[in-house]
Amino acid sequence: MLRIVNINRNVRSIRRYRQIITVLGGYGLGHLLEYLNLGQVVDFSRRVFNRRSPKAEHLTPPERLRLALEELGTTFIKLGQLLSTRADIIPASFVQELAHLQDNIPCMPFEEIKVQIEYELGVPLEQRFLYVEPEAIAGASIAQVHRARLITGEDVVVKVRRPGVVEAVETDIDILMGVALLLERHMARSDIYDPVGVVREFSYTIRREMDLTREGHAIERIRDNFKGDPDLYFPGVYWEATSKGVLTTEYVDGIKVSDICAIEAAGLDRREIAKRGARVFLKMVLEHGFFHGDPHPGNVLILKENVICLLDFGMVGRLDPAVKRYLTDVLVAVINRDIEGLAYVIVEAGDAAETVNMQALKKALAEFMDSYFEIPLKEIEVGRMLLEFIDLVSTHRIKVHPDLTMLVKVLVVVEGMGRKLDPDFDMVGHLRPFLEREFRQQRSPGRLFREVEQGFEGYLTLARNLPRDVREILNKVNRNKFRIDLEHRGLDRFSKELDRSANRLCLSLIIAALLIGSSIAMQGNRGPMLWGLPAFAFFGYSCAGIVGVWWMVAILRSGRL
Ligand SMILES: Nc1ncnc2c1ncn2[C@@H]1O[C@H](COP(=O)(O)OP(=O)(O)OP(=O)(O)O)[C@@H](O)[C@H]1O
Repeated sequence: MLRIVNINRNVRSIRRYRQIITVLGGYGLGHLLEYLNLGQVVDFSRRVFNRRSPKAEHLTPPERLRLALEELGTTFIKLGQLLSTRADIIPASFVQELAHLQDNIPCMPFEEIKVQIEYELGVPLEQRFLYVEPEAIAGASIAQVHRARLITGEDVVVKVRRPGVVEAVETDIDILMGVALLLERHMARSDIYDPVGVVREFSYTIRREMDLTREGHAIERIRDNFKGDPDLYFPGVYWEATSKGVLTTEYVDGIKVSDICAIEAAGLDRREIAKRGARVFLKMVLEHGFFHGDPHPGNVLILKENVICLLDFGMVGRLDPAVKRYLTDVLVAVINRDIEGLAYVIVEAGDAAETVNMQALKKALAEFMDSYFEIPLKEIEVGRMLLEFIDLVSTHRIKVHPDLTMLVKVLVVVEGMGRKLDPDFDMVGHLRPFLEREFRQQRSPGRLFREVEQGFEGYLTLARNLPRDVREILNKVNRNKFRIDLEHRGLDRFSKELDRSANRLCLSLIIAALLIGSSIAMQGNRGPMLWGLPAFAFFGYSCAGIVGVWWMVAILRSGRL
């Protein structure tokens, strides 16, 4: 049974590989291949890759990539969306283009959706719903959304995972991991780009996004974080009509934040909404460290009295305290135009691939700061500035935490909405109280005391365990069981050379053994004779001669004397 499943999966993978190569080829993405330094690896498909189709003729490489990803469907659209948050690993022109990726996958017919809902909930549709509207109100790559009414009378929306999407995504993840491993082997600077890490992060995110119960839990977690806050509203989750493939939430009737005319017509206050939006978002990030990862205008509704309702928690971001601290320190240093402080923060917290050239880094930071010096603080677009900053840091081979890159993309979207609502929107002004509080907290005697206490606890644990650890090591040494695993970085490159030397040594020893053995046999003058010589000695000398001559010829030919 397992074998049949594997065979099916392999057949699916092969078909999908062909499809991917054809689609990328159709968009003439041979340039991408060159860029990734993969030319020699996929030589067999090079011709296909470089065949430029008329539809790609007038497009730029980023446009071609976006269209190819859209054509390849769910996984690649989601991968593109993830890459559009990774200004640290792909060029800015690609980041901008991929931000426009759209999942215009046609909605599934209602018959299939009905079967899927019944399969997921394990009961006929009528046992949970009075009706589900056959026409979807929205459709994206993973799921589509229908309005419905529960048998208890509540108006709801039902988000249904597309049938077959999990299997298709799993096949694509296998393929992507294969490509990432190839890239890791053949791409220059793979330590910075970390393709395997990117695919791992991506598969983790998309698998979570496909599990709709997680989305239900995320709504409830963020609602709990904002308990008692009158500025926000969250749709309720109906767990009895929810499973991994179906999410049922309360229907919320509001105005999309992008619909400025409707907001004004309803007598709502645009500036107040922008102010509340900034506060809510910064609170999620800088206080809770758990934030909505996809707040595009379609997912933000405005209700009566300027209350904001957030929808779609499929993608959430997390910011652990260390990254939060890094972000605060960077922002404080930038706002205070403190180049020394900024360089220190980067090197201290950044994951530098090799020794950082401080001189060059400081020069680049000074130029970066200069470009913002003229701009009044209230006009600075913090998200774009951070994008530039990430680009700068990555150029100096310092890794940036992926959480931070996602946050920056969200920040750009939130700022964009803020400016659309309020032309005088001042993100730095909104940030200031949060940064001051965070900065104070980080340096508060309580926090410092806790850190000292934690450090002290670490030393205590070390001191407590030291005698036992030392005893264990000594025991192993006494029993000759002490082993040290050394990793010889780069030695594998020389392993062929080592093998060859070892073979030569063995061959020399064999020839020497044959010569010595034959000489001894010669002295003995015993056993069968051949042309007046002991046959064993004759045989030994002949073998040594043939092997020796063959070996000499081989060495001379290889030119490695
Ligand atoms: N509880 C709700 N009340 C009212 N409308 C809703 C609700 N949930 C979703 N919608 C509408 O359906 C749209 C799609 O829902 P959602 O964003 O959750 O799905 P999605 O598949 O993740 O789509 P996308 O990836 O485009 O955001 C929303 O943008 C919104 O217009």
